[in-house]
Amino acid sequence: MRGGCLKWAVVGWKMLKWAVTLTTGGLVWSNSFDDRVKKMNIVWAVLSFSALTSETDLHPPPSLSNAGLLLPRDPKDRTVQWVFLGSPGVGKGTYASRLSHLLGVPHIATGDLIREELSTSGPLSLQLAEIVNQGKLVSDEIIVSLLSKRLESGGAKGESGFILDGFPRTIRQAEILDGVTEIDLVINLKLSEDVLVEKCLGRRICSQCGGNFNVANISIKGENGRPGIYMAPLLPPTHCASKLITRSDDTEAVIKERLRIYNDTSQPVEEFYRSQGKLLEFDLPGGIPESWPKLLQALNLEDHDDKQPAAA
Ligand SMILES: Nc1ncnc2c1ncn2[C@@H]1O[C@H](COP(=O)(O)OP(=O)(O)O)[C@@H](O)[C@H]1O
Repeated sequence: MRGGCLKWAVVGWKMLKWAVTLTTGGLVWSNSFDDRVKKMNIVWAVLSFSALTSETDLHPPPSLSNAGLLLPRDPKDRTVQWVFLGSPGVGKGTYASRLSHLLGVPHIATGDLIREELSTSGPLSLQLAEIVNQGKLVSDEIIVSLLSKRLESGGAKGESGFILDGFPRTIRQAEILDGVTEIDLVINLKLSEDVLVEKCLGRRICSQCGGNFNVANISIKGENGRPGIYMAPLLPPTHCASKLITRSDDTEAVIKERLRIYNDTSQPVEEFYRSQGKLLEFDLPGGIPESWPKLLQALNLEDHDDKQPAAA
């Protein structure tokens, strides 16, 4: 009985907030305010409305009205706004990080935002651990809220532009992003599934410096006209070697579930950007020494000073 009252009190509170949001959105609209702000208010209202139906979510709806998602649309007002798509283990983090150093824009990985949240002891962290350790996707509301906070704090530090890695992962996320800013380019990295599983199983992180390494030694012969692929391991320096840990979601069963979910959800996202003429498909020819120069060539970029560490 008490639980029921609490539930209805929460729903009532959310409805009130939703009504206020719609009213605010309407006021902003009638004042012919900036186009981005109008769309942001609509997105916030829609997300707030969907949060009304969620029994488990007792947190406020994601705050898309904050400064974080006030992103400039016009390319002349900002630096690059790129997105990396690709299956778990394909190397999005490595190449996104290298490009972010080269172009001087932040590399924002939603997986890292989740892991930061997991390292805290808040109630959200317990909820997230259960989802992530089953290889499932966290809700659009949670991920948008974490991304929004990250963009807001970056904006406060004067950051401009971004390379997103791991977002958007669903068509709804792609539409939310499209509603608040313009994406210039979407790079879709590809590798065959057998290589992806081996790469995920070989991933290691230094628990001290956070460096990413890979102990897998991949050598797959070409068959039926398909080229073979060779990827040397990315071994850690000696001071990291004794501190390596494996991500809790990099077990074979969880990797396979993540790949299955990725295959189920990625096509509409790819199609969304393909239809906008923004999708660059890139088949990785091998490890970093083979792939990095080819990726730069495909992007019409040059790296005269390639002093980046092998692992991102
Ligand atoms: N955009 C997103 N939407 C939903 N869940 C996400 C998103 N980004 C990351 N996650 C969650 O964080 C986990 C780790 O993400 P990530 O580090 O990008 O791993 P990977 O690409 O190797 O699966 C995912 O399995 C998922 O549970």
